[in-house]
Amino acid sequence: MDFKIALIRGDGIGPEVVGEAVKVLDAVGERFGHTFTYTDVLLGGCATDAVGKSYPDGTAEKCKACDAVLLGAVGGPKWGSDRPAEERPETALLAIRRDLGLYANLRPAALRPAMADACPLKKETAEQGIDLLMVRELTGGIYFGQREKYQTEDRGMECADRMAYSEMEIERIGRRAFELARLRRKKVSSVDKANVLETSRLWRSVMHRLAEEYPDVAYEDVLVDNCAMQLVRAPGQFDVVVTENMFGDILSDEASMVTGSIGLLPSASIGDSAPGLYEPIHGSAPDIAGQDKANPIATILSVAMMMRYSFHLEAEASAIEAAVDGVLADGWRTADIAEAGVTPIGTKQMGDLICQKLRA
Ligand SMILES: NC(=O)C1=CN([C@@H]2O[C@H](COP(=O)(O)OP(=O)(O)OC[C@H]3O[C@@H](n4cnc5c(N)ncnc54)[C@H](O)[C@@H]3O)[C@@H](O)[C@H]2O)C=CC1
Ligand SMILES: CC(C)CC(=O)C(=O)O
Ligand SMILES: [Mg+2]
Repeated sequence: MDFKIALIRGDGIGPEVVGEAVKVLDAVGERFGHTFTYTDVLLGGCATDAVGKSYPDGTAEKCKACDAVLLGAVGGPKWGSDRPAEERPETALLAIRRDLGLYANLRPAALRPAMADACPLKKETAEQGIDLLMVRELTGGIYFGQREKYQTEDRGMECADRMAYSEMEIERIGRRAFELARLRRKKVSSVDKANVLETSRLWRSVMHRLAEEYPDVAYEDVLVDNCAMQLVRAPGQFDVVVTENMFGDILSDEASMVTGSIGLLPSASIGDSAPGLYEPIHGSAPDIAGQDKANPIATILSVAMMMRYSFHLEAEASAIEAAVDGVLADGWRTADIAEAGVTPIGTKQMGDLICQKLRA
């Protein structure tokens, strides 16, 4: 089959990790008889440098002309918060998510078989296994609310960020979570701050209504601060964790470290229509950019999610995951996951080894 993929390489390590993911796509194409054709789409700090704004006109249309989007990462100190909003990479990232209607961000955090030793938790905790799916609401909440900045008479500058959620927004992400739980271990943990926030009280009431529609799925409410603690104490208790935008952003970075490294965790952002967008959960890692040090596995596993969720190619998705697990089982490690005494390999070698496994 033929598939068109938009590539948003982005900034920092983005182009490096996307480069390795493209090699993997080509290897999958060879092995399974598919043709992937690529359209480069400029977005982020690199777009600001090239055309003066981080989200050039026509970006969403270019993506919509493709079957799926692969994104590396955007951002960096060069395009910091002193820049006007239209020049900041993060503005573009939020805009593309909004314009493609990508309200559901699936962030699986699993302790891969060969990575048990990389789990920083107690041995007994790691032995219980970690395999959770964070379902993060992606186009609402505080990241999309009105921003205010004004001078007060007696307290200096004051800023406000509005957090709003509608029943519709909560219901559609909640439904996704329950449907996904039915395909897994049939448990949903809904994370909120209903003891304080009005948005969370609405969130909780909608989730309770949905829980009645899915009696076969176990349901619990978890306050976000407790969830942060439970992720370190006993992450094996979680199956599907559904939460709002900012809580999911923060908790998924935390979950990544529990399973080894942020360099390992992929994500899929999907809406009600194509294309889906696939990206690692990490950012542009300016501290290691351009040094062949970035772990490309998060982006490569995002390609596996693309196969599964956008193209319904389960064998191809599983083959990528098996190749990653095979390379890790052989003991190869990039710097972020190398234990003391292990010589790390670079971004490109990790990509090459995964392609070799795929072709074997
Ligand atoms: N989706 C996106 O494009 C995202 C963009 N960002 C942006 O990225 C920039 C940097 O943000 P940070 O807070 O530093 O977060 P970050 O995720 O880029 O980096 C945090 C730490 O993790 C390490 N790291 C990240 N990815 C790695 C990989 N693949 N392999 C090995 N180590 C890795 C970095 O070296 C750094 O020490 C900011 O401008 C931020 O806004 C942040 C998160 C997501
Ligand atoms: C601009 C931020 C919301 C990006 C981020 O940290 C993420 O999506 O994980
Ligand atoms: Mg984040």
